[in-house]
Amino acid sequence: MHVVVNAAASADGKLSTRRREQVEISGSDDFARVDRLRATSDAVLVGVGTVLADDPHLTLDDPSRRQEREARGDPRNPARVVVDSSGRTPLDARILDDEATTYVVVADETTATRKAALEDAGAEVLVAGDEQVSLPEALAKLDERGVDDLMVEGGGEIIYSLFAAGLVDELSLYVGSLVIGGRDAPTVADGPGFVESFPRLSLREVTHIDDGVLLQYDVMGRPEEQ
Ligand SMILES: NC(=O)c1ccc[n+]([C@@H]2O[C@H](COP(=O)([O-])OP(=O)(O)OC[C@H]3O[C@@H](n4cnc5c(N)ncnc54)[C@H](O)[C@@H]3O)[C@@H](O)[C@H]2O)c1
Ligand SMILES: Nc1nc(=O)c(N)c(NC[C@H](O)[C@H](O)[C@H](O)COP(=O)(O)O)[nH]1
Repeated sequence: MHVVVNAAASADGKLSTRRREQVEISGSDDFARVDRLRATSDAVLVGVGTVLADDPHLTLDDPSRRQEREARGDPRNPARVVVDSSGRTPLDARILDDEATTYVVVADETTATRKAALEDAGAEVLVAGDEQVSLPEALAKLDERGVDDLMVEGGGEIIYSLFAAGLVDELSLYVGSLVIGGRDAPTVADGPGFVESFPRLSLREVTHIDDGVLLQYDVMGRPEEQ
């Protein structure tokens, strides 16, 4: 499986404000690029924090891209994936509508009642890990279901965990021309942070888009893993 993390950050590296409300960091050209990237992915993954904060839909905006996917025998939208250890995805979340297959990946501790409620609301529930979702197991289950190209759209906790597990192949980071600030505002990679061995990136391309810059990196891995 090939995993691309895509995120939009302010010049100071924040994904949103301390209130965790969505901020328009990029502009229309970058949103069109994100739509193109979604169109070439088999699934789009977010953490439940992003579902609770943004209630994203994660489908394709451009109808011609849906038609192109259908013409080549793919579902019209990529599948949607929520990493959600205890099944906190709201039953009326937009990602649970019938526009695409939605996998909610929970940990074993999630009750059977909650799993059944998520399934009734339209999710396909996958179990990976005991107390917290095990990302290697989750991605292996998605792989079994035909997900070869996975796009990750945040947020900061899930992005950190994917880097920590050595599961990221590429990072596409749009850096917008604004400062958000705030020690409690989410950044591109949160979690506990790395202290000795850091994932190393190789900068492949720099593109000026809207009023900001897109940085495209290949992930080289953490030093002891190379
Ligand atoms: N600018 C952007 O590109 C962008 C994209 C997505 C989200 N956001 C912003 O990011 C914020 C949400 O990010 P976040 O970091 O709070 O949430 P997140 O989306 O990273 O979800 C994190 C949650 O996932 C669950 N989880 C389950 N298994 C996990 C694991 N193995 N590792 C880590 N988490 C696991 C936990 O409940 C955790 O709290 C919001 O403010 C949203 O607006 C911005
Ligand atoms: N490219 C980009 N520029 C931004 O300025 C910004 N705030 C995001 N944020 C991404 C985040 O993942 C959003 O939740 C989804 O972009 C919402 O997706 P929908 O439109 O609901 O499908 N992404």
